[in-house]
Amino acid sequence: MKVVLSLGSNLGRRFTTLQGALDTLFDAPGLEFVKASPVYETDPVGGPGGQRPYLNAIVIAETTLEPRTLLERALSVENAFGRERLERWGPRTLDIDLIVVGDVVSDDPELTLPHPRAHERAFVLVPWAAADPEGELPGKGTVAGLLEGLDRRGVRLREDLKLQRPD
Ligand SMILES: Nc1ncnc2c1ncn2[C@@H]1O[C@H](COP(=O)(O)OP(=O)(O)OP(=O)(O)O)[C@@H](O)[C@H]1O
Ligand SMILES: Nc1nc2c(c(=O)[nH]1)N=C(CO)CN2
Repeated sequence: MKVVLSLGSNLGRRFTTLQGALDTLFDAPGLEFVKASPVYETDPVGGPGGQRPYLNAIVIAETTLEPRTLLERALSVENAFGRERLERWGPRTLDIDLIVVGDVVSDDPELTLPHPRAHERAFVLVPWAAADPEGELPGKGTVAGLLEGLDRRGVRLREDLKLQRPD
């Protein structure tokens, strides 16, 4: 199954954290790296004011794992990179969201698929469109189509930062 993951960081050494998270995510069997998007600097959406901008990227992978197992891996990588859950949408060293897992549809609050806010988030759709121009959000449409209606001003390409294929 194809998997689309969103990585974000707005605390600490943001780019080092994203690259470390990428390496750690793919450090166990069952998840094969396909592609990482460019890195974008993005204005924080939601949460308390005065937060630093995020670095965001999208990662595309193939998996044989169950969605739950993937979520557990994502949460454990967040914890390994010092994620603390203090307030909703508050600043974080690392955020990993499962955007799409194959054609799985779930409204379980523990794991909602596709991610319930992905279709309205330019910080997800802009990098995703760059990595996969044919991308689709099941039930919502193509990434390119969803982007048409969105304000992308808060999402800026960081040409100086490039994620390396996980080692
Ligand atoms: N598609 C999903 N990807 C990641 N976590 C999910 C998903 N659907 C539900 N969750 C649940 O959301 C919980 C809270 O996640 P988190 O604190 O990272 O939310 P958030 O990233 O702050 O906000 P948002 O959900 O708007 O991205 C996780 O523990 C997880 O169980
Ligand atoms: N710019 C930006 N804003 C956010 C982000 C994020 O990754 N980037 N993640 C959030 C919760 O998942 C809430 N707000």
